[in-house]
Amino acid sequence: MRGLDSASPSIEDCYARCREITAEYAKSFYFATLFQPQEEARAIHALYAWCRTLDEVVDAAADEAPENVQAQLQFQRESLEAIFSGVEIGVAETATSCPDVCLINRALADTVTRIPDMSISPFLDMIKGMESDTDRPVRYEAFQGVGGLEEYAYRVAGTVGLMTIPVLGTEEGVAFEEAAEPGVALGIALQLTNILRDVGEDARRDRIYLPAEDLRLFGVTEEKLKAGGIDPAWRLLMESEIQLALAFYRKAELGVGTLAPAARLPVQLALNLYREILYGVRSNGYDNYLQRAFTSKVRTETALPDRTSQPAAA
Ligand SMILES: CC(C)=CCC/C(C)=C/CC/C(C)=C/CC/C(C)=C/COP(=O)(O)OP(=O)(O)O
Repeated sequence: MRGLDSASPSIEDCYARCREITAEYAKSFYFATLFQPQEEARAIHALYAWCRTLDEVVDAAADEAPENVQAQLQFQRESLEAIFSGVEIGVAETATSCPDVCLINRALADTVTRIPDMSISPFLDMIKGMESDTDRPVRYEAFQGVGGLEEYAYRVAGTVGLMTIPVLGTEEGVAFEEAAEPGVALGIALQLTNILRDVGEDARRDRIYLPAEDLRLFGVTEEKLKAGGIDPAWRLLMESEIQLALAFYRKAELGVGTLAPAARLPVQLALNLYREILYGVRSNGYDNYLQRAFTSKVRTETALPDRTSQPAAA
């Protein structure tokens, strides 16, 4: 790389850091990339590490001055503009003490030059989504429309579909645009699943993602939601939200064939695994307050019930 002395991290070092971050925070995801060609795997690691950086900014937001959070997100925006306009980035900061964010941005810049069809818009949209997660308290009036939950789910997860499709590749003769809609649908489905799985934990942190109009429709008050009362109204609300998420899974599933053949199996497996969480919520009698460990850890990670951490009621 032009302008870098021998003590500076090489592009391999940058990708290696992204790989370490992926391996540390997303074990099953990392495992899937072990079966990909090296260039594809590296690109996925760079994308994951970039998204993770934003996640960390937002997670730290509760303890930080809002101006700091804004400044970090603005820095990421400006870095993206540089990356996508082909400006070589990170040279000035590339000392041996280069912070992770600089390594990650350099890996992303390299990925962007190698993979056709990568566009800046999903990255910028994700920043907008993360920004809304720093607003307190988290509330959505409706699912659809401007400021709705669907828009948020697109921004924080649907965008990942748009970022990864160019890396995974499409079936011969299939344009990126054809895969984009089902790809976004999968991201939204996964995000809605997370929201349903974590509903109790989030409510206790005053993050209510379920649209207020749905709560009203089923007669579930915020107080009841926070207290975790499982009654017929709650079960009906949950079933209705599960149906909505399943509709996104169906849309995604219909589009799996638009992907390059090698990408179909891992994507279908991820889809099945996450959809199982919803079936798990159903078979728990919609008790997604106490049974989070059951629905997430057991079904998606270890496949073995950790009976020691099960609540007595389970
Ligand atoms: C179907 C077609 C045509 C393409 C697929 C395109 C892809 C890969 C879409 C999926 C995008 C994706 C992986 C979105 C991330 C969504 C999400 C909510 C991930 C969960 O993140 P964490 O919150 O870290 O999860 P856990 O809490 O479960 O560990």
